[in-house]
Amino acid sequence: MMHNKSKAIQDLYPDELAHCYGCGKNNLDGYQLKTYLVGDETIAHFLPDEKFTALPGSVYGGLVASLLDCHGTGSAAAFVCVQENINLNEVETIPVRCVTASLKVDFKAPTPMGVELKLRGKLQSIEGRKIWVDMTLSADDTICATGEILAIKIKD
Ligand SMILES: CCCCCCCC/C=C\CCCCCCCC(=O)SCCNC(=O)CCNC(=O)[C@H](O)C(C)(C)COP(=O)(O)OP(=O)(O)OC[C@H]1O[C@@H](n2cnc3c(N)ncnc32)[C@H](O)[C@@H]1OP(=O)(O)O
Repeated sequence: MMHNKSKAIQDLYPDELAHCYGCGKNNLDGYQLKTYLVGDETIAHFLPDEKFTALPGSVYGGLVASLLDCHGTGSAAAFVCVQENINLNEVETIPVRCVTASLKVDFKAPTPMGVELKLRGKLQSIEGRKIWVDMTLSADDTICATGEILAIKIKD
């Protein structure tokens, strides 16, 4: 799903850093999650393949966690750019790199198979190199999981 003309955060990672299984655009076997900055929040959509089944009809929790992981690091990088007045529509590659230090996932309801999942991210706070992002993962209008990530901005 496209959002305006803006590129996904992960499509702004330089080629040598675009191999992440969850979100690298150069990993053809991976999920290739795409996170978009929309206003003051981040959005991503993902339709899991049947092979990611937990119980019949529901999505495996490890996939839910990895979607939150990659949406979280992409969101963290985007929120740092906003704070540093970097316009993501005007750069070829994103000049901020974030990795996950900590990820908390709360599973609130079974995540249904066969429904496009929606991830949302909101900045909680930035303190030096530490960025906390709050997330939800929902199916239709049901929040199936919430997540909190602490991402660390990698030193230059
Ligand atoms: C896999 C590494 C890749 C490196 C490549 C970088 C380029 C990335 C570019 C594009 C991204 C594309 C890919 C997206 C990635 C998708 C998401 C993932 O799956 S990421 C993989 C899973 N994560 C890891 O493998 C991190 C392993 N951990 C580390 O490498 C280090 O621990 C790191 C970088 C997270 C922090 O190390 P420090 O040496 O830079 O910094 P310190 O001083 O230890 O921590 C900074 C602050 O954060 C706190 N902190 C660190 N870990 C914490 C934790 N678990 N809980 C609470 N606080 C923590 C510390 O207490 C410190 O706080 P105070 O500044 O003193 O206030």
